[in-house]
Amino acid sequence: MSALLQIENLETFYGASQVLFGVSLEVGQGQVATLLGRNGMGKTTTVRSIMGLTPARRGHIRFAGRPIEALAPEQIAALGIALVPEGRQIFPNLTVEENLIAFAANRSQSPDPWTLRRVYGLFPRLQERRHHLGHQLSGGEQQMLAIGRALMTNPRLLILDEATEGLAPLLREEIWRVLRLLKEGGQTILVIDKYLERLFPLADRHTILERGRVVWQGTSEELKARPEVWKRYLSV
Ligand SMILES: Nc1ncnc2c1ncn2[C@@H]1O[C@H](COP(=O)(O)OP(=O)(O)OP(=O)(O)O)[C@@H](O)[C@H]1O
Repeated sequence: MSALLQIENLETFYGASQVLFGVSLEVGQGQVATLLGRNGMGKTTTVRSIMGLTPARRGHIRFAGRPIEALAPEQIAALGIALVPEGRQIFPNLTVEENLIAFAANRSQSPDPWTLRRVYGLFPRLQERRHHLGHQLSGGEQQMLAIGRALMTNPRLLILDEATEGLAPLLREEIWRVLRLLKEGGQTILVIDKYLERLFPLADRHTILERGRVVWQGTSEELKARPEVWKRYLSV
Protein backbone atom coordinates (compact mmCIF):
# COMPACT_ATOMS: atom_id res chain seq x y z
CA MET A 1 0.00 0.00 0.00
CA SER A 2 1.54 3.33 -1.06
CA ALA A 3 1.80 6.08 1.54
CA LEU A 4 -0.50 9.01 0.86
CA LEU A 5 1.04 11.01 3.72
CA GLN A 6 4.67 10.64 4.77
CA ILE A 7 6.09 12.61 7.66
CA GLU A 8 9.80 12.44 8.43
CA ASN A 9 11.63 13.85 11.44
CA LEU A 10 9.32 16.76 12.06
CA GLU A 11 10.58 19.37 14.50
CA THR A 12 8.12 22.11 15.38
CA PHE A 13 8.44 25.07 17.72
CA TYR A 14 6.16 27.68 19.25
CA GLY A 15 8.61 30.59 19.38
CA ALA A 16 11.67 29.33 21.21
CA SER A 17 9.84 26.37 22.71
CA GLN A 18 10.32 23.09 20.83
CA VAL A 19 7.26 20.84 20.88
CA LEU A 20 7.98 18.14 18.25
CA PHE A 21 11.32 16.31 18.29
CA GLY A 22 11.62 14.25 15.12
CA VAL A 23 8.10 12.91 14.56
CA SER A 24 7.81 10.41 11.69
CA LEU A 25 4.73 8.56 10.51
CA GLU A 26 2.98 7.35 7.36
CA VAL A 27 -0.64 7.00 6.38
CA GLY A 28 -1.34 4.63 3.49
CA GLN A 29 -3.98 5.26 0.87
CA GLY A 30 -7.31 4.06 2.24
CA GLN A 31 -5.92 3.52 5.74
CA VAL A 32 -7.19 4.82 9.04
CA ALA A 33 -4.27 5.90 11.23
CA THR A 34 -4.35 7.33 14.74
CA LEU A 35 -2.25 9.75 16.73
CA LEU A 36 -2.44 8.87 20.39
CA GLY A 37 -0.98 10.27 23.58
CA ARG A 38 -1.97 12.15 26.69
CA ASN A 39 -2.85 15.85 26.69
CA GLY A 40 -0.09 18.19 25.63
CA MET A 41 2.09 15.51 23.97
CA GLY A 42 2.07 17.14 20.51
CA LYS A 43 -0.83 15.57 18.61
CA THR A 44 -2.53 18.83 17.64
CA THR A 45 0.84 20.38 16.85
CA THR A 46 1.62 17.50 14.47
CA VAL A 47 -1.67 18.15 12.69
CA ARG A 48 -1.03 21.90 12.63
CA SER A 49 2.35 21.24 11.02
CA ILE A 50 0.78 18.97 8.38
CA MET A 51 -1.74 21.72 7.56
CA GLY A 52 0.94 24.44 7.44
CA LEU A 53 -0.71 26.32 10.32
CA THR A 54 2.37 25.95 12.54
CA PRO A 55 5.00 25.02 9.96
CA ALA A 56 7.72 22.61 11.03
CA ARG A 57 11.17 24.12 11.37
CA ARG A 58 12.84 20.89 10.26
CA GLY A 59 11.74 17.66 8.62
CA HIS A 60 9.75 16.64 5.57
CA ILE A 61 6.09 16.14 4.78
CA ARG A 62 5.06 14.50 1.52
CA PHE A 63 1.50 14.24 0.34
CA ALA A 64 0.88 11.97 -2.64
CA GLY A 65 4.64 12.09 -3.21
CA ARG A 66 4.84 15.88 -3.25
CA PRO A 67 6.73 17.92 -0.61
CA ILE A 68 4.24 20.18 1.17
CA GLU A 69 6.18 21.43 4.20
CA ALA A 70 6.85 24.82 2.59
CA LEU A 71 3.31 25.39 1.31
CA ALA A 72 0.73 27.78 2.76
CA PRO A 73 -2.31 26.32 4.55
CA GLU A 74 -4.69 27.12 1.69
CA GLN A 75 -2.38 25.40 -0.82
CA ILE A 76 -2.21 22.33 1.40
CA ALA A 77 -5.99 22.27 1.76
CA ALA A 78 -6.37 22.63 -2.00
CA LEU A 79 -4.26 19.50 -2.52
CA GLY A 80 -6.94 17.59 -0.64
CA ILE A 81 -6.22 17.55 3.09
CA ALA A 82 -9.21 18.55 5.23
CA LEU A 83 -8.97 19.15 8.96
CA VAL A 84 -11.86 18.85 11.38
CA PRO A 85 -10.21 20.90 14.12
CA GLU A 86 -10.47 20.60 17.86
CA GLY A 87 -13.32 22.93 18.83
CA ARG A 88 -14.93 22.50 15.37
CA GLN A 89 -14.64 26.15 14.28
CA ILE A 90 -17.81 26.26 12.24
CA PHE A 91 -19.08 29.67 11.11
CA PRO A 92 -21.51 30.76 13.87
CA ASN A 93 -23.42 33.26 11.73
CA LEU A 94 -23.88 31.08 8.65
CA THR A 95 -26.62 28.49 8.35
CA VAL A 96 -25.86 24.78 8.33
CA GLU A 97 -26.25 24.73 4.58
CA GLU A 98 -24.06 27.82 4.07
CA ASN A 99 -21.38 26.24 6.27
CA LEU A 100 -21.52 23.08 4.16
CA ILE A 101 -21.14 24.82 0.83
CA ALA A 102 -18.58 27.38 2.02
CA PHE A 103 -15.56 25.33 0.89
CA ALA A 104 -17.29 22.81 -1.38
CA ALA A 105 -14.95 21.43 -4.05
CA ASN A 106 -13.96 18.14 -5.59
CA ARG A 107 -10.35 18.11 -4.48
CA SER A 108 -9.88 14.36 -4.91
CA GLN A 109 -11.53 14.53 -8.34
CA SER A 110 -13.84 11.79 -7.17
CA PRO A 111 -16.23 10.39 -9.77
CA ASP A 112 -18.83 10.19 -7.02
CA PRO A 113 -18.23 13.35 -4.96
CA TRP A 114 -19.80 14.37 -1.68
CA THR A 115 -22.79 16.65 -2.21
CA LEU A 116 -25.30 18.28 0.14
CA ARG A 117 -27.65 15.39 -0.53
CA ARG A 118 -25.04 12.78 0.41
CA VAL A 119 -23.96 14.68 3.53
CA TYR A 120 -27.61 14.96 4.61
CA GLY A 121 -27.97 11.23 3.97
CA LEU A 122 -25.04 10.62 6.31
CA PHE A 123 -26.30 13.08 8.96
CA PRO A 124 -30.12 13.40 8.69
CA ARG A 125 -30.00 15.74 11.69
CA LEU A 126 -28.15 18.32 9.60
CA GLN A 127 -30.88 18.28 6.98
CA GLU A 128 -33.50 18.94 9.67
CA ARG A 129 -31.42 21.85 10.92
CA ARG A 130 -30.25 23.14 7.54
CA HIS A 131 -31.65 26.65 8.00
CA HIS A 132 -30.35 27.06 11.56
CA LEU A 133 -27.32 29.20 12.26
CA GLY A 134 -24.09 27.58 13.40
CA HIS A 135 -24.32 29.05 16.88
CA GLN A 136 -27.82 27.60 17.37
CA LEU A 137 -26.58 24.03 17.10
CA SER A 138 -25.74 21.66 19.93
CA GLY A 139 -22.14 20.49 20.34
CA GLY A 140 -22.94 17.20 18.62
CA GLU A 141 -24.63 18.93 15.69
CA GLN A 142 -21.66 21.27 15.35
CA GLN A 143 -19.37 18.28 15.22
CA MET A 144 -21.47 16.65 12.49
CA LEU A 145 -21.41 19.93 10.61
CA ALA A 146 -17.63 20.20 10.91
CA ILE A 147 -17.26 16.68 9.49
CA GLY A 148 -19.83 17.34 6.76
CA ARG A 149 -18.07 20.56 5.80
CA ALA A 150 -14.74 18.73 5.53
CA LEU A 151 -16.34 16.00 3.38
CA MET A 152 -17.79 18.63 1.05
CA THR A 153 -14.20 19.41 -0.01
CA ASN A 154 -13.89 15.75 -1.11
CA PRO A 155 -10.55 15.40 0.67
CA ARG A 156 -8.01 12.73 -0.16
CA LEU A 157 -7.03 12.79 3.51
CA LEU A 158 -9.45 13.63 6.31
CA ILE A 159 -7.94 14.59 9.67
CA LEU A 160 -10.09 14.63 12.81
CA ASP A 161 -8.73 16.20 16.00
CA GLU A 162 -10.71 14.97 19.02
CA ALA A 163 -13.98 14.72 17.11
CA THR A 164 -15.76 12.88 19.93
CA GLU A 165 -14.45 15.17 22.70
CA GLY A 166 -17.17 16.45 25.02
CA LEU A 167 -19.99 14.59 23.28
CA ALA A 168 -22.62 12.48 25.02
CA PRO A 169 -22.17 8.71 24.47
CA LEU A 170 -24.94 8.41 21.85
CA LEU A 171 -23.49 11.26 19.81
CA ARG A 172 -20.02 9.77 20.08
CA GLU A 173 -21.41 6.55 18.67
CA GLU A 174 -22.90 8.52 15.79
CA ILE A 175 -19.43 9.85 14.95
CA TRP A 176 -17.91 6.34 15.14
CA ARG A 177 -20.66 5.01 12.87
CA VAL A 178 -19.84 7.67 10.30
CA LEU A 179 -16.10 7.01 10.51
CA ARG A 180 -16.74 3.29 9.87
CA LEU A 181 -18.84 4.16 6.82
CA LEU A 182 -16.16 6.52 5.52
CA LYS A 183 -13.49 3.86 5.94
CA GLU A 184 -15.66 1.32 4.09
CA GLY A 185 -15.92 3.89 1.31
CA GLY A 186 -12.11 3.99 1.05
CA GLN A 187 -11.56 7.38 2.73
CA THR A 188 -8.05 7.85 4.12
CA ILE A 189 -8.28 9.19 7.68
CA LEU A 190 -5.89 10.38 10.40
CA VAL A 191 -7.70 10.50 13.71
CA ILE A 192 -6.78 11.86 17.12
CA ASP A 193 -8.99 10.36 19.79
CA LYS A 194 -8.75 8.57 23.08
CA TYR A 195 -11.36 5.80 22.85
CA LEU A 196 -9.13 2.81 22.19
CA GLU A 197 -12.01 0.34 22.20
CA ARG A 198 -13.53 2.19 19.22
CA LEU A 199 -10.19 2.84 17.52
CA PHE A 200 -9.02 -0.80 17.61
CA PRO A 201 -11.58 -2.12 15.08
CA LEU A 202 -11.40 1.06 12.98
CA ALA A 203 -7.70 1.85 12.68
CA ASP A 204 -4.96 0.10 10.74
CA ARG A 205 -2.02 1.79 12.44
CA HIS A 206 -1.34 3.75 15.61
CA THR A 207 1.36 6.25 16.54
CA ILE A 208 1.83 7.20 20.19
CA LEU A 209 3.45 10.52 21.06
CA GLU A 210 5.09 11.31 24.38
CA ARG A 211 6.48 14.81 24.88
CA GLY A 212 6.81 15.40 21.16
CA ARG A 213 8.48 12.08 20.33
CA VAL A 214 7.11 8.91 18.75
CA VAL A 215 7.38 6.24 21.44
CA TRP A 216 5.37 3.44 19.83
CA GLN A 217 3.97 2.57 16.41
CA GLY A 218 2.11 -0.49 15.28
CA THR A 219 -1.13 -2.15 14.25
CA SER A 220 -4.31 -2.52 16.27
CA GLU A 221 -3.49 -6.21 16.89
CA GLU A 222 -0.07 -5.25 18.21
CA LEU A 223 -1.42 -2.48 20.44
CA LYS A 224 -4.22 -4.68 21.76
CA ALA A 225 -1.60 -7.16 22.89
CA ARG A 226 0.37 -4.51 24.81
CA PRO A 227 -1.75 -3.20 27.70
CA GLU A 228 1.44 -2.04 29.42
CA VAL A 229 1.91 0.40 26.51
CA TRP A 230 -1.58 1.86 27.04
CA LYS A 231 -0.93 2.19 30.77
CA ARG A 232 2.42 3.83 30.31
CA TYR A 233 1.54 6.33 27.56
CA LEU A 234 -2.23 6.66 27.49
CA SER A 235 -3.08 6.28 31.19
CA VAL A 236 -6.02 3.96 30.66
N1 LIG B 1 0.25 28.28 20.74
C1 LIG B 1 1.12 27.68 21.57
N2 LIG B 1 2.15 28.34 22.12
C2 LIG B 1 3.02 27.73 22.94
N3 LIG B 1 2.94 26.44 23.30
C3 LIG B 1 1.92 25.73 22.82
C4 LIG B 1 0.95 26.29 21.92
N4 LIG B 1 0.05 25.33 21.60
C5 LIG B 1 0.45 24.22 22.25
N5 LIG B 1 1.56 24.46 22.98
C6 LIG B 1 2.30 23.47 23.81
O1 LIG B 1 2.75 22.45 22.95
C7 LIG B 1 2.67 21.18 23.60
C8 LIG B 1 1.89 20.23 22.70
O2 LIG B 1 0.54 20.67 22.58
P1 LIG B 1 -0.51 19.99 21.62
O3 LIG B 1 -1.74 20.81 21.62
O4 LIG B 1 0.13 19.66 20.33
O5 LIG B 1 -0.78 18.64 22.40
P2 LIG B 1 -1.89 17.55 22.21
O6 LIG B 1 -1.18 16.25 22.31
O7 LIG B 1 -2.69 17.81 21.00
O8 LIG B 1 -2.78 17.74 23.49
P3 LIG B 1 -4.29 18.23 23.68
O9 LIG B 1 -5.08 16.99 23.63
O10 LIG B 1 -4.24 18.84 25.04
O11 LIG B 1 -4.58 19.21 22.58
C9 LIG B 1 2.04 21.43 24.95
O12 LIG B 1 3.06 21.47 25.90
C10 LIG B 1 1.38 22.78 24.79
O13 LIG B 1 1.37 23.46 26.01
